[in-house]
Amino acid sequence: MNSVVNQTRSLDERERAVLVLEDGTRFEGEAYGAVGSTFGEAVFSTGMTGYQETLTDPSYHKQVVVMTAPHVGNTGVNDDDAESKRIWVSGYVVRDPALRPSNWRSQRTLEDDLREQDVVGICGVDTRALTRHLRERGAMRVGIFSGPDDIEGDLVEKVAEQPLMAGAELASEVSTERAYVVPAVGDKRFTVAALDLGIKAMTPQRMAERGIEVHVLPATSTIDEIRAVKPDGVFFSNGPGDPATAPQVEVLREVLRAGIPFFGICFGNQLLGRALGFGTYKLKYGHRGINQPVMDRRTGKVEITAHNHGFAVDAPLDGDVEAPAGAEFGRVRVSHVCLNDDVVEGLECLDIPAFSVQYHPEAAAGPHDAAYLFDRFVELLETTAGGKH
Ligand SMILES: NC(=O)CC[C@H](N)C(=O)O
Repeated sequence: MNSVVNQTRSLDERERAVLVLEDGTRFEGEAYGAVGSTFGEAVFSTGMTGYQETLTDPSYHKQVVVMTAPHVGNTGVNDDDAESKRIWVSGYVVRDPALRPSNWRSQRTLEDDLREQDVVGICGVDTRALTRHLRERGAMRVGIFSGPDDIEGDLVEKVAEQPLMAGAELASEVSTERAYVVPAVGDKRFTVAALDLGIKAMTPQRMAERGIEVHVLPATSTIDEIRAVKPDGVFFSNGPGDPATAPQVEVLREVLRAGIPFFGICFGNQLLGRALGFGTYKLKYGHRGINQPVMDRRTGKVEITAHNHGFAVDAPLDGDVEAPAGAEFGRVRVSHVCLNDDVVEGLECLDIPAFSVQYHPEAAAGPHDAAYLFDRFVELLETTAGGKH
């Protein structure tokens, strides 16, 4: 049987590994995935399922992901659920890896993929204790070391030499090099230019299912390159790094000035915030998982949503405000808010056709509560179709 052939090594056959945080805290464990050393920002995800989608989400570039779910790898991996062509996390921390994956869709073990793609991980770590530590002290740099040579020397110093996530420009490192088209499913109704800042495969798919032909463009695209596809609307995707250093904000201002309908997700929400003149800031430890409660303030409905963000938009929660960047952008409203901590989860422009959310309506993985946002984008395209842009 497939699942027996794919059996993963048991804990006592593994190399010793150690996880070291920049504050000097150490967790001992065993090597999981590739053996070697790796660095990144330590963040935790509270998703009980969806590890394949998490690992392949380009927003996790340069992050070491800690899973709070104690058992990881149970359903193996397959060729259908990846959200991009490779694993992007820079390291992976699990408590108890499944020894035998069991699922009718499983094609390989998770550890096969981690090793093949040279992703260093660690298992046998009390990931809940590590999560509590990160929650109290905040996200910080981390290293994972396994293998006799890697584990030598002053490991805390090696971790402290690594670049910080604050100030990092990373979208250009994960974006597509060439533009490509995701065709509309059924009759084509609209054309959308989607800037790939780290886009997940399911996102253009959700638009295509609604009759949108999606032109996915590199992160470095200019306003002229965007205009060249004659878009009915523009979309900015999720992506890694600090929104404060993203050069795409200027391009987005041009889009908004031209009155082209705009929808942004996650990094795209942060860039809309900055284009409108709001600040962004780093959260203490961020939101990552598929079980985060958000309220849509337009309807009062609460959705359970998928999140992956370490930064957030600094905009006032009460009342509509003039966009700080200038009168040309009109009034703005915070449309969605996270019920755990009142973090801004969505923005809606009242005078220009633009809105965005901080979370992931494409829901890969995650509950589908927020799928209506793609319908809202279609409605925006319908009401502005034939406009002068
Ligand atoms: N998923 C995303 O788009 C993340 C956006 C940004 N890099 C953050 O961490 O907040």
